[in-house]
Amino acid sequence: MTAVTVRVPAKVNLQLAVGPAREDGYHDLVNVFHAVSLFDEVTVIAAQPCAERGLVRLTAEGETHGNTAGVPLDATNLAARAVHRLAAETDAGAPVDIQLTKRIPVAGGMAGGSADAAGALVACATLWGAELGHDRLLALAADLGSDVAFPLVGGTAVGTGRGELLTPVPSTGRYHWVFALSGTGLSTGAVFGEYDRLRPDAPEPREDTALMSALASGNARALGAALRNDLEPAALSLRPELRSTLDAGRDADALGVIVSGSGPTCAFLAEDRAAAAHIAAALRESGHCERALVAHGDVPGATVVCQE
Ligand SMILES: C[C@@](CO)(OP(=O)(O)O)[C@H](O)COP(=O)(O)OP(=O)(O)OC[C@H]1O[C@@H](n2ccc(N)nc2=O)[C@H](O)[C@@H]1O
Ligand SMILES: Nc1ncnc2c1ncn2[C@@H]1O[C@H](COP(=O)(O)OP(=O)(O)O)[C@@H](O)[C@H]1O
Repeated sequence: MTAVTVRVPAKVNLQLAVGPAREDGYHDLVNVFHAVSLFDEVTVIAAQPCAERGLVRLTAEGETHGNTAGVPLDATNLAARAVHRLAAETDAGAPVDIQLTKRIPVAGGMAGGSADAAGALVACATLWGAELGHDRLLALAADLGSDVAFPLVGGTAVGTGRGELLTPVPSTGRYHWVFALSGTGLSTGAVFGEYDRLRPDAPEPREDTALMSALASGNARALGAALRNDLEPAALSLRPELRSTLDAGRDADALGVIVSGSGPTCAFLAEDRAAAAHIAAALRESGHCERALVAHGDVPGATVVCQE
């Protein structure tokens, strides 16, 4: 085998309940992840070992919307970090070229970097024939970032701890979404910092039973009413113009309207595929977003789509 390509999904958070800051600077969460059909692709290609190059060389292209500004191409890229960690963990590492095809918005609150890390783990484990159990892979992912384990499993799942301890949620519905993208991202750390400023008395996070019953019944209207994101006021405080984006989706009769994770991407739940197309058109026409993309959820996690 000389090359492996893995397709890996973005996420939206259906509930993001955020507790007070912990001593390690992180926050305990109840984070209901939902994988949606905006995918990055991670290809790893076996490279000849030679003195001048290290373990990883990386390139990135943005296939659908020139989406690579802000993506580091050095060892700090999360996909490169994932490959280094996997090599250290398994002793199976050999030089690779990584090609990222970015479709998930960068620094958009949809976990694109985490998705690439998860994709790189699966692609390199496959290329190297590394016999890593599922639990070890999940632990390695969790160590790389709070959001990295989820795109390995996909679907819908509750993340506790700092978001990395996953329990799958059986989900019966197919949900139609619109994502309004911003031209510039928001830093996750800055949004949590603003949350601490706005909510110095944050309570311990709790799972929302209305959201869980909506997911169990597959009722999109109930799901729309139950969407909650504790980080939304912080994202709006740092980026007040997002209010107009959310209002434009509300005016187009979205069932639910929410900032995705730490933002600035805004997510709109639609009744069906036609309603999603209508909301996306209204958002584009409003001028209150850079782009509006239609997607559905949930979808599976990291999947090998090509091996040569
Ligand atoms: C907010 C969420 C919601 O799913 O995602 P995004 O909206 O960024 O995609 C996640 O919690 C982001 O996860 P991830 O992007 O992996 O964050 P990490 O690399 O682990 O941490 C980046 C920074 O975010 C803050 N952080 C993150 C997770 C957490 N539970 N508490 C935190 O306080 C910390 O300041 C940390 O230094
Ligand atoms: N593979 C990657 N793709 C995108 N961003 C990356 C990647 N690796 C590292 N980063 C860095 O991580 C930051 C957060 O990126 P991303 O995961 O796209 O957003 P978010 O944390 O909002 O979901 C970016 O601003 C960038 O500096």
